[in-house]
Amino acid sequence: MTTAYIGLGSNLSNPKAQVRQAAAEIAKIKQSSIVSASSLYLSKPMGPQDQNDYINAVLALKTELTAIELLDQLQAIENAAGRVRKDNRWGARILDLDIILFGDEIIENSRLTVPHYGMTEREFVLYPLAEIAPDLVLPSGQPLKLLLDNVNNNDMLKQEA
Ligand SMILES: CC1(C)Nc2nc(N)[nH]c(=O)c2N=C1O
Repeated sequence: MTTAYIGLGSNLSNPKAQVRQAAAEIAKIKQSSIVSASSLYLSKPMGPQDQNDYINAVLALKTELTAIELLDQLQAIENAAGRVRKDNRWGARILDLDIILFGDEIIENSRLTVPHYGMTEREFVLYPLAEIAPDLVLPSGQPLKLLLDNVNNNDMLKQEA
């Protein structure tokens, strides 16, 4: 059994509903169960500013699946939400589901990089992650608390439940 941390993000088509619906779909993934969920956060876009603010959250998922099997399940949920992979890399998206961490595994292949390459400087990943796993230590040995000290929360707004 592995604990995976999944980042959820949306800034199109009613982002709060998209993120909530995605969490409900993730709860149905076989051989897996959600053990905790962060609040939803309203965050300014990283990258091109000519797009809407995002709603972000992080879930902790205990799973028997491999990282690639989990990725397949997450991409199926993104596709069902209407995510078209042609979305430009830094543009607006209906739904983004990223594997931030997969236990202590370090994964680097054509489909998957874990820990997520951008997590250490993304407040919209670090703050929700710290809300549900404040004592987390990354596979590199870095305590999450230390990463947080170096990342401004960039006026992120925690949404009431
Ligand atoms: C375009 C890029 C990098 N910017 C983002 N910016 C924010 N605030 N949240 C995201 O989830 C997000 N996702 C992305 O993919």
